[in-house]
Amino acid sequence: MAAETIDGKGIAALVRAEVGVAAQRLTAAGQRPGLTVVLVGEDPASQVYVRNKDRAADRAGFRVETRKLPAQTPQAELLALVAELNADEAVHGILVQLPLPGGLDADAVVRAIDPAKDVDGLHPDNVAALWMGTPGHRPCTPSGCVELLDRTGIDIAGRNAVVIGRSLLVGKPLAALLLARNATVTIAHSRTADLAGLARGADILVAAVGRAELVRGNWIKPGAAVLDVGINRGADGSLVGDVAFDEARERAAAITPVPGGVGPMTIAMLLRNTAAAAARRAGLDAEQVFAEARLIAAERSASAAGSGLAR
Ligand SMILES: Nc1nc2c(c(=O)[nH]1)N[C@@H](CN(C=O)c1ccc(C(=O)N[C@@H](CCC(=O)O)C(=O)O)cc1)CN2
Ligand SMILES: [Mg+2]
Repeated sequence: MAAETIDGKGIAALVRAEVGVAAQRLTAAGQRPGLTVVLVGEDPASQVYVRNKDRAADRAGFRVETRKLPAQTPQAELLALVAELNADEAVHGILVQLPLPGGLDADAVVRAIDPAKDVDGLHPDNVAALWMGTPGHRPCTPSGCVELLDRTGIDIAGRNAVVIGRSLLVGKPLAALLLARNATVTIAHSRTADLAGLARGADILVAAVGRAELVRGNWIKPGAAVLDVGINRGADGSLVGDVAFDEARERAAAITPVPGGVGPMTIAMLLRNTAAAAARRAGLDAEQVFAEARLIAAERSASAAGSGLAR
């Protein structure tokens, strides 16, 4: 039987609606969530992602601004902007869109962000907090992956998870998040011997390498959950993931499509991290704010459905 397709687009919309409810509460408490996105240069994909972040934050009721800088911006100028945003009380979240143009040191820029405002979860303090299991911002795409598993009812504890990819943005932090949820985790990469054999042992298989359709159907353990983080653009402009979807869905129990799977969760979780930073500044328990917001959002959507508004 073909796998369930995990509706990342729909789940991301739910998360954004919940964050919108949380934002109303935080605004009433005097901390309207504020996000500043920094875009350096004119990379076309980055421009699209940044525009989508701005729009999503705006729709969730945040105060949002995008600071655009030319590709030739000196490192010192970018660091000065980060210092200005660190000091700005209206800003709860700072996101520097990656990759940065050549000549800029992304590592140094990320280190300069106040860890409390590092809503990308990439500052070394947040990386340490992730591995130590202490509070801090978790990276958006990996936490989006875990959210998809949770909201699809897929168990994590005690299961074999194989993460193909070891980037700082996705592979490593996702492995840490799955480990924290008591999965048995293996991180695989381009030098892994017998990648296909390893993948066949995975109850949860994540592909995050950026190689179109690397993962074939016969790599999938029957009944596995497959998360495809790859976004590869074909010659005709169409998007393909790291997983051969049509083959994999014949064996998996659940699988994310590309587009419309993991990708949309990145922005939803960014909004959630920003709202969490605002909650902490308001002296509120962010998890409790989100739990209440989730109930209110569910009630609103049920009553909208009942009155025919959702149709
Ligand atoms: N500072 C950061 N830079 C980058 C990150 C990040 O999390 N923080 N992640 C990626 C890009 N990214 C957000 O920045 C991102 C990628 C993809 C999507 C998304 O919704 N994808 C859609 C397809 C969109 C398309 O048509 O291209 C999907 O998969 O359905 C959102 C955000 C690198 N940089
Ligand atoms: Mg605006």
